[in-house]
Amino acid sequence: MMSSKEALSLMELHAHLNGSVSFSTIEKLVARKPHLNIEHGMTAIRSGQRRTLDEADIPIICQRKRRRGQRAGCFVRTRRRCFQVFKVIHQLVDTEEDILMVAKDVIREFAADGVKYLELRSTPRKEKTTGMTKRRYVETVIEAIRQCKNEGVDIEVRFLVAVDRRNGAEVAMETVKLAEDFMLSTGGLVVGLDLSGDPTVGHGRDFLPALQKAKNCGLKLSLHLSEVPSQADESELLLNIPPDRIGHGTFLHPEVGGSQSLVDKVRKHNTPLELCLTSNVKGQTVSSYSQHHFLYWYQMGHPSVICTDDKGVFCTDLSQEYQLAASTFNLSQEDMWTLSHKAIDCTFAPDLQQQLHQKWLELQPTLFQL
Ligand SMILES: CNc1ncnc2c1ncn2[C@@H]1O[C@H](COP(=O)(O)O)[C@@H](O)[C@H]1O
Ligand SMILES: [Zn+2]
Repeated sequence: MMSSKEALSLMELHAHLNGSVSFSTIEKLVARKPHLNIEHGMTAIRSGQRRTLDEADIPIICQRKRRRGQRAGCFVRTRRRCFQVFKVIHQLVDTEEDILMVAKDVIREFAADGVKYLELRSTPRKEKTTGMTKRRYVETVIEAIRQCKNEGVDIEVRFLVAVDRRNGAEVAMETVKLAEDFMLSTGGLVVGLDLSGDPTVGHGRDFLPALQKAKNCGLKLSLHLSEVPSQADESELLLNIPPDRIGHGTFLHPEVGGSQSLVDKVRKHNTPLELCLTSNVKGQTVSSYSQHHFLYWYQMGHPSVICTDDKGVFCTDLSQEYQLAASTFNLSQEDMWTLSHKAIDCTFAPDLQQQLHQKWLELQPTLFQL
């Protein structure tokens, strides 16, 4: 019998592979590497844990500021805590076998949640100790996608190669070359490039040549933009490329310290936004679900796609994010269907769009019966 979730039809366009690792996969990885002494509390941020996380590790001066209601002083440190979590997960995922298991588990979990089309993104990593190369890293993810397809998992998966801003311009350029090679050799499974990583590190101008090159060779661009308040200049610059989609865009609009000029650029190109509610609330760039910028863009009728970002780290899944959006912003079942349906036009796989539209129409009567 079909479970209610299998009857859903969802589109996931913003999911970082290592941020999407579930509790059960973490347990398997921990069993493979007991010497690391990693517990699950170190790889995920559970509900209500947001404060514990940031209070556990911040200096007294920062806590005082917090009590006086000055959030900004704590901001950078809290974000960095998020990025510490990825370092722990990377320690657990450092061989080709790990990557294969993680990618297959993540794909199956998205499918079980009702996701019919998934764009995964991940930063190729070289691990000296295990002999994993960046090329093998990407090949292994592609292998996982192919194996899931052969096993009949009901989901289409495409891959974006990610550039971590922490690694600088030179590595970014190498990553673009790698992505281009794979775009040409995988028959369309690698569709684009992502710019991500700790937004407080580096400046987007350094990545312009690499991003331009990616765009020129036919890779689609999804860029994390204005994820923190201090990035308006960077966003002005990167929006001129222009990107094909924007990750987060939390601080683009004037009400939160962005500008009308940024909003105008996004609207001029009709650039879709990938919006991740729980990620932003737990990462403390947004103070509560009701304050999320989803409403700003949704009310404007701008293409906005609900995504998970890191379902493992933030203990969520895509159907839950839709439910949260529905309960917070009073969306009907039909509104949710329309949201997920419109996401089809925002994918980087135009060859699949017709087939997905067809699927949505067929499944419409059974959708969102949670
Ligand atoms: C919370 N918001 C976020 N903002 C920016 N970058 C993020 C992110 N969440 C994840 N990443 C990026 O994805 C990597 C983990 O997956 P992969 O090892 O690439 O599969 C992180 O190291 C970071 O570079
Ligand atoms: Zn992200």
